[in-house]
Amino acid sequence: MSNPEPPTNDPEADDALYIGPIRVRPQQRLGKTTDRRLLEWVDPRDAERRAERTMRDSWRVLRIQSEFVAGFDAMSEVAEAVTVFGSARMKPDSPEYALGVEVGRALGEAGYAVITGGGPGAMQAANQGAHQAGAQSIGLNIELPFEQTLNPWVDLGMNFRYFFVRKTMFVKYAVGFVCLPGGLGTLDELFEALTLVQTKKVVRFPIVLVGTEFWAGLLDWMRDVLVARGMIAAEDLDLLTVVDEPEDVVAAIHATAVARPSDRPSAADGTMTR
Ligand SMILES: C/C(=C\CNc1ncnc2c1ncn2[C@@H]1O[C@H](COP(=O)(O)O)[C@@H](O)[C@H]1O)CO
Repeated sequence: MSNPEPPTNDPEADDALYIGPIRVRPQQRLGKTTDRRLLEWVDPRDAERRAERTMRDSWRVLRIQSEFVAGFDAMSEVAEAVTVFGSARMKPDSPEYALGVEVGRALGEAGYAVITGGGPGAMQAANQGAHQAGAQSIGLNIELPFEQTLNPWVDLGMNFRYFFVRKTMFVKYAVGFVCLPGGLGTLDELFEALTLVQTKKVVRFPIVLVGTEFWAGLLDWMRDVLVARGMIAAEDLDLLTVVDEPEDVVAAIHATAVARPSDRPSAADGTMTR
């Protein structure tokens, strides 16, 4: 087994905020994230601010474009990957974190690269398991209004300015999603995936929820309210698989995913695993 200690982190990174790929020291900070500036409301009656917005937004398109280009370049060698979501607040000494590590490890041992949001908690747990299994451990971080670095178990990492660019990468390079217990961010990622599958924007895309007890209330509500009131079809619930064991996560991904690592002709074909 590989070294259980995380790879050494940059000791000077503690106070580092990343604006996209750029590291900014506290005294240089503008106070607003790129997403917030993009989404900020401008009073259309204020002609000067409107004109300013028009000019800024046109330039912004180039920055968005360049973020897609950088993301596509960084991810182009990734083979079969599974994206793992889950709470940023999960404590490293909790049973949920230990399960997250085992999920990342099981996916890694099955030959999948593991993609996460690159942050702390469940993301770090899944990256740790993948790294320790010798699989590719990928972290796609997001610019936040407070200091944040990639967790130390990420081998291939990127920092995004734009939420929607990062979300594209989560889906585009994965053959399935796994959701560990989480809060609003995890629910957002889960429901976006469900919508993409329901509307057939992606096909043969397993979505696996880990933790029957944690997810039971949500699933009950979806059945008792959403299905009962005709807001979703009963079959939509079949898009979700709920499991408790790491090996069942792998089995559920294998059962539906468009490709498995074992389908790969040979490791000598240049396809990157780590
Ligand atoms: C709140 C804390 C850290 C925030 N850091 C994050 N870094 C990267 N990705 C994140 C972060 N917070 C949320 N995400 C994304 O949403 C999911 C988790 O959200 P939840 O609300 O905690 O469930 C996760 O999958 C990420 O993609 C603590 O220091």
